[in-house]
Amino acid sequence: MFRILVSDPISEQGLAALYAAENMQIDIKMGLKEEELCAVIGEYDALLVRSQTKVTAKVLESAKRLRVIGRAGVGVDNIDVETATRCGIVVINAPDGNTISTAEHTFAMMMAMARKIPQADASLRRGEWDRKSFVGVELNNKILGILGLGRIGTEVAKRAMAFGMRVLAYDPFLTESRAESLGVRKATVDEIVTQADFITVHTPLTKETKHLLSEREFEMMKQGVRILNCARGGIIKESALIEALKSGKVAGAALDVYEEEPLAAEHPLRDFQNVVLTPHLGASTKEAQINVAIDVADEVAKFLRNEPFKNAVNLPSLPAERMQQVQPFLTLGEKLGKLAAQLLKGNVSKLQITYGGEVATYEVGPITRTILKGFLAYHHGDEVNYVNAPFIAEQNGIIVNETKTSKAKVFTNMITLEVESNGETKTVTGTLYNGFGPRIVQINGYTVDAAPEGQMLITLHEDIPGIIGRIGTILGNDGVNIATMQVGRREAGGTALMVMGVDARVSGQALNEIARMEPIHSVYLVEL
Ligand SMILES: NC(=O)C1=CN([C@@H]2O[C@H](COP(=O)(O)OP(=O)(O)OC[C@H]3O[C@@H](n4cnc5c(N)ncnc54)[C@H](O)[C@@H]3O)[C@@H](O)[C@H]2O)C=CC1
Ligand SMILES: O=C(O)C(=O)COP(=O)(O)O
Repeated sequence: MFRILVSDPISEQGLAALYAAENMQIDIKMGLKEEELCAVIGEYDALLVRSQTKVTAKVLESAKRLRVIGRAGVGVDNIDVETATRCGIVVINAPDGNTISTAEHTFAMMMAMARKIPQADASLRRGEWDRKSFVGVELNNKILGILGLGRIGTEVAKRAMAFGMRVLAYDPFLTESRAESLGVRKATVDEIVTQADFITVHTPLTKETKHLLSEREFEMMKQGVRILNCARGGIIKESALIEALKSGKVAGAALDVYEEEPLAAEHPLRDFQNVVLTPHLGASTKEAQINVAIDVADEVAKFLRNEPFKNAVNLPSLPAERMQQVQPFLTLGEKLGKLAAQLLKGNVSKLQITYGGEVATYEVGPITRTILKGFLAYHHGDEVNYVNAPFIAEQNGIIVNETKTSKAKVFTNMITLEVESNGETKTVTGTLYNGFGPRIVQINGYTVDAAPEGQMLITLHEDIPGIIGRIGTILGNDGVNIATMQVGRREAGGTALMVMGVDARVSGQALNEIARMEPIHSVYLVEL
């Protein structure tokens, strides 16, 4: 039974699939303070939030059972994603469901600000009939500057063009050809702040975007510019905006988000007549709330059931068809990692992963993660998973290198893991045979062909008659049945590597007996 805690208002209609599932138990506990959340979070496998719940490091450290956090929306700045990653907790968001609602809200805010609709409405409600005070401006022919041309920024741009606005956009990922196909002009931040009549921000809040519009930018803006923020408080420096409103540089602002939420009752922004404020309502439509809840519930359920899911914030996300390509290699990767970990004692400094043949044409990030997971879990136990494996490797000073080559010897695909430790290198190579699944095809340069499963006894020994028979006898006396056997050598009479699949655990005594045999150079008991 998976236990799921919902700690923010999330559409019940969207959660229906979770309620209907047999093995999911959903508890709704809203408005929990940090201490209260810490006290209960230990009981849950999944946590579903919007933007109110602050998922802090303290909460995550109390979340011993938690495997996934689902964010019914886009922004994850209320979640300590770095700590979640370190704890091996997947963070999944629902990035598509509220795009239109937020773009429409931005547009509604722009029009409300341009035509002073909230102010005129308030005046009428006071019993007045004042037509002089609410003269507005047209959007037609005005320049709209958009900072952040992602999902929402793009939808805002389309609507603005329909209203006759000229759009300048800045986004580090905006190419000339995309700008051209959207009908916007690619510009720098400085060009936008100096030329635009309206400026709207649609970026996430990051170290780079914090105070993207600050004193310097307000200084450069046109007299009478109008400013919008329906993305995140803090992208625009509030104190600088307030000064620019006071000086008259900024003729109007429309804000949905704030540096501190909820906005303080006495906050100076509440005093400006030319500022339109909403309490973080961008995603608050029936449609968006159903969409994001359905999306996040579906993704979290898939994650808990070990089915492929796509919107993880702290994992590489691949489109379904590309994930399908790499999926069969994930088991092979994990087995290669596990095998290499058991062949090598001591501090590992470097893992070199080479992808050869067809697999080299795929997006191999997920395979690399499973290799790391397999390798590191041998030493670090259950704390290592697919999410935190790269982090744990880095924390342990292990350099991880990926290379790709079109060559794969006689195979269609080949993955080689080379592990360096104290000047010693061990190499394991695997492939995926159509219909036969993962196979180990080389260990330290010796060719073998073994299914990486269960207990395996691996010996490096002199290639002389009688060795295999003697090992067989020791195992027989130990009551261990040999299931499969493979011997690889470079040349006759040199050294040979033997891989035996065994049906039961070989005792320490039998292992010592084999290790003590004169022609045996090394012996490993490996569990895959
Ligand atoms: N007010 C509300 O209720 C809502 C607010 N949001 C917020 O809106 C923002 C945008 O959301 P989406 O469009 O869905 O995200 P998105 O990820 O599709 O777009 C964000 C864009 O910002 C760009 N960007 C990143 N750093 C930048 C920089 N330094 N300068 C310029 N552009 C930069 C990215 O390249 C990306 O194209 C997010 O902060 C999100 O949390 C989203 C939904 C509802
Ligand atoms: O999706 C986002 O980023 C939002 O800001 C929406 O926040 P909310 O879910 O309405 O608290």
